[in-house]
Amino acid sequence: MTLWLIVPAAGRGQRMQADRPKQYLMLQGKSVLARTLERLHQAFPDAVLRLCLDPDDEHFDPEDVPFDHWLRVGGGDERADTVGRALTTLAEEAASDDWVMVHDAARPCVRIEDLRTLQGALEDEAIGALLATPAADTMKRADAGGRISHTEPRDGLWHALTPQVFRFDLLRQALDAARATGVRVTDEASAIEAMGLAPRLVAGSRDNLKITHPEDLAMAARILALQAEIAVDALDQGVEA
Ligand SMILES: Nc1ccn([C@@H]2O[C@H](COP(=O)(O)OP(=O)(O)OP(=O)(O)O)[C@@H](O)[C@H]2O)c(=O)n1
Ligand SMILES: C[C@](O)(CO)[C@H](O)COP(=O)(O)O
Repeated sequence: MTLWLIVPAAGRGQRMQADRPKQYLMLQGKSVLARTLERLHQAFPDAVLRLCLDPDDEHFDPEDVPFDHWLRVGGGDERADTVGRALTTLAEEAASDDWVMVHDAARPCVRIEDLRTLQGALEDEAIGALLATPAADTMKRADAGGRISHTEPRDGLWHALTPQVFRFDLLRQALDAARATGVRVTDEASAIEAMGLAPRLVAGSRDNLKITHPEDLAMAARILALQAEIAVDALDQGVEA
Protein backbone atom coordinates (compact mmCIF):
# COMPACT_ATOMS: atom_id res chain seq x y z
CA MET A 1 0.00 0.00 0.00
CA THR A 2 1.35 3.46 -0.90
CA LEU A 3 2.03 5.84 1.97
CA TRP A 4 1.06 9.34 0.86
CA LEU A 5 2.83 12.19 2.60
CA ILE A 6 1.51 15.75 2.66
CA VAL A 7 3.84 18.46 3.93
CA PRO A 8 2.11 21.83 4.32
CA ALA A 9 4.82 24.45 3.78
CA ALA A 10 2.73 27.29 2.42
CA GLY A 11 2.47 29.37 5.60
CA ARG A 12 3.86 32.89 5.97
CA GLY A 13 5.34 32.44 9.43
CA GLN A 14 3.98 35.75 10.71
CA ARG A 15 4.62 34.95 14.38
CA MET A 16 8.26 34.26 13.55
CA GLN A 17 8.76 37.86 12.38
CA ALA A 18 11.61 36.88 10.05
CA ASP A 19 12.58 38.23 6.62
CA ARG A 20 11.25 35.05 4.99
CA PRO A 21 8.79 32.25 5.80
CA LYS A 22 10.19 30.21 8.70
CA GLN A 23 10.49 27.02 6.61
CA TYR A 24 13.33 28.77 4.75
CA LEU A 25 15.33 29.88 7.80
CA MET A 26 18.64 28.06 8.22
CA LEU A 27 18.88 25.24 10.75
CA GLN A 28 22.30 23.63 11.10
CA GLY A 29 23.32 24.54 7.55
CA LYS A 30 20.11 23.58 5.75
CA SER A 31 16.65 25.11 5.52
CA VAL A 32 14.03 24.06 8.07
CA LEU A 33 12.07 22.54 5.17
CA ALA A 34 15.10 20.51 4.03
CA ARG A 35 15.61 19.22 7.59
CA THR A 36 11.96 18.20 7.91
CA LEU A 37 11.94 16.40 4.55
CA GLU A 38 15.20 14.66 5.46
CA ARG A 39 13.65 13.19 8.63
CA LEU A 40 10.53 12.01 6.80
CA HIS A 41 12.62 10.44 4.06
CA GLN A 42 14.80 8.59 6.57
CA ALA A 43 11.70 6.95 8.03
CA PHE A 44 9.65 6.52 4.84
CA PRO A 45 11.99 6.45 1.81
CA ASP A 46 9.31 4.97 -0.48
CA ALA A 47 6.50 7.39 0.41
CA VAL A 48 4.99 9.62 -2.26
CA LEU A 49 5.11 13.29 -1.33
CA ARG A 50 2.84 16.22 -1.98
CA LEU A 51 4.79 19.33 -1.01
CA CYS A 52 2.49 22.32 -0.50
CA LEU A 53 4.07 25.70 -1.22
CA ASP A 54 2.83 29.24 -1.61
CA PRO A 55 2.26 29.77 -5.36
CA ASP A 56 4.46 32.91 -5.09
CA ASP A 57 7.22 31.14 -3.14
CA GLU A 58 10.63 32.58 -4.12
CA HIS A 59 12.79 30.55 -1.79
CA PHE A 60 12.07 26.91 -2.67
CA ASP A 61 15.00 24.79 -3.89
CA PRO A 62 13.97 21.43 -5.44
CA GLU A 63 17.39 20.10 -4.35
CA ASP A 64 15.97 20.04 -0.82
CA VAL A 65 13.54 17.24 -1.72
CA PRO A 66 15.06 13.78 -1.15
CA PHE A 67 12.01 11.81 -2.35
CA ASP A 68 11.98 10.06 -5.76
CA HIS A 69 8.24 10.60 -6.21
CA TRP A 70 6.87 14.01 -5.35
CA LEU A 71 4.73 16.83 -6.65
CA ARG A 72 4.49 20.51 -5.79
CA VAL A 73 0.99 21.71 -4.85
CA GLY A 74 -0.16 25.31 -4.33
CA GLY A 75 -1.17 26.15 -0.75
CA GLY A 76 -4.42 27.75 0.42
CA ASP A 77 -5.33 30.57 2.83
CA GLU A 78 -5.43 28.36 5.95
CA ARG A 79 -3.50 25.20 6.75
CA ALA A 80 -6.68 23.12 6.30
CA ASP A 81 -7.18 24.62 2.81
CA THR A 82 -3.60 23.72 1.95
CA VAL A 83 -4.06 20.11 3.04
CA GLY A 84 -7.42 19.99 1.21
CA ARG A 85 -5.75 21.05 -2.03
CA ALA A 86 -3.11 18.37 -1.68
CA LEU A 87 -5.81 15.74 -1.11
CA THR A 88 -7.56 16.85 -4.31
CA THR A 89 -4.41 16.02 -6.28
CA LEU A 90 -4.47 12.47 -4.86
CA ALA A 91 -8.01 11.74 -6.03
CA GLU A 92 -6.93 10.02 -9.26
CA GLU A 93 -4.23 7.88 -7.69
CA ALA A 94 -4.99 7.07 -4.07
CA ALA A 95 -7.21 4.18 -2.98
CA SER A 96 -9.98 5.11 -0.56
CA ASP A 97 -8.32 3.31 2.36
CA ASP A 98 -4.71 4.38 1.65
CA TRP A 99 -3.01 6.12 4.56
CA VAL A 100 -2.30 9.83 4.16
CA MET A 101 0.21 11.27 6.60
CA VAL A 102 0.32 15.04 7.13
CA HIS A 103 3.40 16.63 8.75
CA ASP A 104 4.10 20.34 9.29
CA ALA A 105 7.16 21.69 7.47
CA ALA A 106 7.76 23.63 10.69
CA ARG A 107 8.48 20.46 12.73
CA PRO A 108 12.03 19.46 11.73
CA CYS A 109 12.90 17.73 15.03
CA VAL A 110 10.43 14.85 14.76
CA ARG A 111 12.26 11.68 15.77
CA ILE A 112 12.59 8.84 13.30
CA GLU A 113 11.65 6.32 16.00
CA ASP A 114 8.44 8.28 16.68
CA LEU A 115 7.60 8.24 12.97
CA ARG A 116 8.04 4.46 12.98
CA THR A 117 5.99 4.06 16.16
CA LEU A 118 3.18 6.06 14.58
CA GLN A 119 3.30 3.87 11.48
CA GLY A 120 3.23 0.76 13.69
CA ALA A 121 0.11 2.06 15.46
CA LEU A 122 -1.77 1.95 12.16
CA GLU A 123 -1.91 -1.84 12.14
CA ASP A 124 -5.52 -2.83 12.87
CA GLU A 125 -6.45 0.87 13.07
CA ALA A 126 -9.64 1.86 11.22
CA ILE A 127 -9.62 5.65 11.65
CA GLY A 128 -6.12 7.03 12.09
CA ALA A 129 -3.65 8.37 14.60
CA LEU A 130 -1.43 11.29 15.52
CA LEU A 131 1.68 11.94 17.56
CA ALA A 132 0.83 13.75 20.78
CA THR A 133 2.27 14.44 24.24
CA PRO A 134 0.38 14.50 27.55
CA ALA A 135 0.10 17.99 29.09
CA ALA A 136 2.79 18.29 31.77
CA ASP A 137 1.96 21.66 33.33
CA THR A 138 -0.96 22.86 35.43
CA MET A 139 -3.43 24.31 32.95
CA LYS A 140 -5.14 27.69 33.54
CA ARG A 141 -8.14 29.15 31.71
CA ALA A 142 -7.75 32.92 31.34
CA ASP A 143 -10.53 35.47 31.63
CA ALA A 144 -10.85 38.44 29.25
CA GLY A 145 -8.69 40.56 31.55
CA GLY A 146 -5.73 38.20 31.49
CA ARG A 147 -6.40 36.81 34.96
CA ILE A 148 -7.04 33.19 35.84
CA SER A 149 -10.67 32.23 35.53
CA HIS A 150 -10.06 28.69 36.77
CA THR A 151 -7.69 25.72 36.62
CA GLU A 152 -8.52 23.15 33.94
CA PRO A 153 -8.24 19.52 35.03
CA ARG A 154 -5.06 18.23 33.34
CA ASP A 155 -6.02 14.54 33.33
CA GLY A 156 -6.46 13.36 29.79
CA LEU A 157 -5.21 16.58 28.19
CA TRP A 158 -2.72 16.12 25.33
CA HIS A 159 -0.81 18.40 22.98
CA ALA A 160 -1.57 17.45 19.36
CA LEU A 161 1.59 17.24 17.27
CA THR A 162 2.20 16.03 13.73
CA PRO A 163 2.39 13.73 11.82
CA GLN A 164 -1.31 12.98 11.77
CA VAL A 165 -2.36 10.07 9.57
CA PHE A 166 -5.79 9.10 8.28
CA ARG A 167 -7.43 7.05 5.56
CA PHE A 168 -7.61 9.04 2.32
CA ASP A 169 -11.41 9.07 1.83
CA LEU A 170 -12.15 9.75 5.47
CA LEU A 171 -9.76 12.69 5.66
CA ARG A 172 -11.08 14.18 2.45
CA GLN A 173 -14.69 13.88 3.64
CA ALA A 174 -13.80 15.33 7.04
CA LEU A 175 -12.02 18.39 5.63
CA ASP A 176 -14.76 18.94 3.04
CA ALA A 177 -17.40 18.79 5.79
CA ALA A 178 -15.46 21.20 8.00
CA ARG A 179 -15.18 23.66 5.13
CA ALA A 180 -18.87 23.30 4.21
CA THR A 181 -20.05 23.85 7.77
CA GLY A 182 -17.57 26.63 8.56
CA VAL A 183 -15.89 24.68 11.37
CA ARG A 184 -12.34 26.09 11.73
CA VAL A 185 -9.92 23.19 12.16
CA THR A 186 -6.26 23.71 13.03
CA ASP A 187 -5.31 20.06 12.57
CA GLU A 188 -6.59 17.03 10.67
CA ALA A 189 -7.73 15.24 13.85
CA SER A 190 -10.18 18.09 14.64
CA ALA A 191 -11.93 17.52 11.34
CA ILE A 192 -12.17 13.78 12.01
CA GLU A 193 -13.46 14.48 15.56
CA ALA A 194 -16.14 16.75 14.11
CA MET A 195 -17.44 13.63 12.33
CA GLY A 196 -17.91 11.93 15.69
CA LEU A 197 -14.83 9.71 15.35
CA ALA A 198 -11.97 9.26 17.80
CA PRO A 199 -8.43 9.26 16.37
CA ARG A 200 -5.77 7.32 18.31
CA LEU A 201 -3.28 9.34 20.37
CA VAL A 202 0.27 7.98 20.02
CA ALA A 203 2.71 9.25 22.62
CA GLY A 204 5.60 11.03 20.92
CA SER A 205 8.65 12.92 22.16
CA ARG A 206 8.28 16.37 23.64
CA ASP A 207 11.08 17.69 21.46
CA ASN A 208 8.90 17.55 18.31
CA LEU A 209 8.79 21.34 18.42
CA LYS A 210 6.77 23.40 15.95
CA ILE A 211 8.97 26.38 15.11
CA THR A 212 6.55 29.24 15.70
CA HIS A 213 8.21 32.13 17.61
CA PRO A 214 11.66 33.71 17.12
CA GLU A 215 13.29 31.87 20.04
CA ASP A 216 12.21 28.48 18.64
CA LEU A 217 14.86 28.37 15.92
CA ALA A 218 17.76 28.28 18.39
CA MET A 219 15.86 25.73 20.47
CA ALA A 220 15.37 23.52 17.39
CA ALA A 221 19.11 23.73 16.63
CA ARG A 222 19.88 22.58 20.20
CA ILE A 223 17.38 19.73 19.92
CA LEU A 224 18.93 18.50 16.67
CA ALA A 225 22.43 18.68 18.18
CA LEU A 226 21.30 16.74 21.24
CA GLN A 227 19.52 14.13 19.13
CA ALA A 228 22.72 13.67 17.09
CA GLU A 229 24.74 13.21 20.31
CA ILE A 230 22.26 10.62 21.60
CA ALA A 231 22.47 8.75 18.28
CA VAL A 232 26.29 8.71 18.40
CA ASP A 233 26.24 7.49 22.03
CA ALA A 234 23.84 4.70 21.10
CA LEU A 235 26.08 3.71 18.20
CA ASP A 236 29.19 3.69 20.44
CA GLN A 237 27.42 1.52 22.99
CA GLY A 238 26.30 -0.85 20.22
CA VAL A 239 29.85 -1.14 18.88
CA GLU A 240 31.29 -1.83 22.36
CA ALA A 241 28.61 -4.38 23.26
N1 LIG B 1 -2.08 28.52 4.72
C1 LIG B 1 -1.17 27.74 5.31
C2 LIG B 1 -0.81 27.94 6.67
C3 LIG B 1 0.14 27.12 7.23
N2 LIG B 1 0.73 26.15 6.49
C4 LIG B 1 1.76 25.29 7.07
O1 LIG B 1 1.25 24.64 8.21
C5 LIG B 1 2.29 24.40 9.17
C6 LIG B 1 1.86 24.83 10.57
O2 LIG B 1 1.38 26.16 10.55
P1 LIG B 1 1.93 27.39 11.40
O3 LIG B 1 2.96 26.96 12.34
O4 LIG B 1 0.77 28.16 11.89
O5 LIG B 1 2.70 28.20 10.24
P2 LIG B 1 2.43 29.64 9.64
O6 LIG B 1 1.02 29.76 9.19
O7 LIG B 1 3.48 29.80 8.60
O8 LIG B 1 2.75 30.57 10.87
P3 LIG B 1 1.97 31.87 11.40
O9 LIG B 1 0.62 31.37 11.87
O10 LIG B 1 2.82 32.39 12.50
O11 LIG B 1 1.86 32.82 10.24
C7 LIG B 1 3.52 25.15 8.66
O12 LIG B 1 4.44 24.19 8.16
C8 LIG B 1 2.98 26.06 7.59
O13 LIG B 1 3.89 26.32 6.52
C9 LIG B 1 0.35 25.96 5.16
O14 LIG B 1 0.89 25.08 4.49
N3 LIG B 1 -0.61 26.75 4.60
C1 LIG C 1 -1.26 20.92 13.25
C2 LIG C 1 -0.61 21.48 14.48
O1 LIG C 1 0.78 21.53 14.33
C3 LIG C 1 -0.90 20.55 15.65
O2 LIG C 1 -0.32 21.07 16.80
C4 LIG C 1 -1.12 22.85 14.80
O3 LIG C 1 -2.48 22.82 15.10
C5 LIG C 1 -0.89 23.85 13.69
O4 LIG C 1 -0.69 25.09 14.29
P1 LIG C 1 -1.40 26.42 13.93
O5 LIG C 1 -0.55 27.43 14.58
O6 LIG C 1 -2.77 26.36 14.52
O7 LIG C 1 -1.40 26.49 12.43
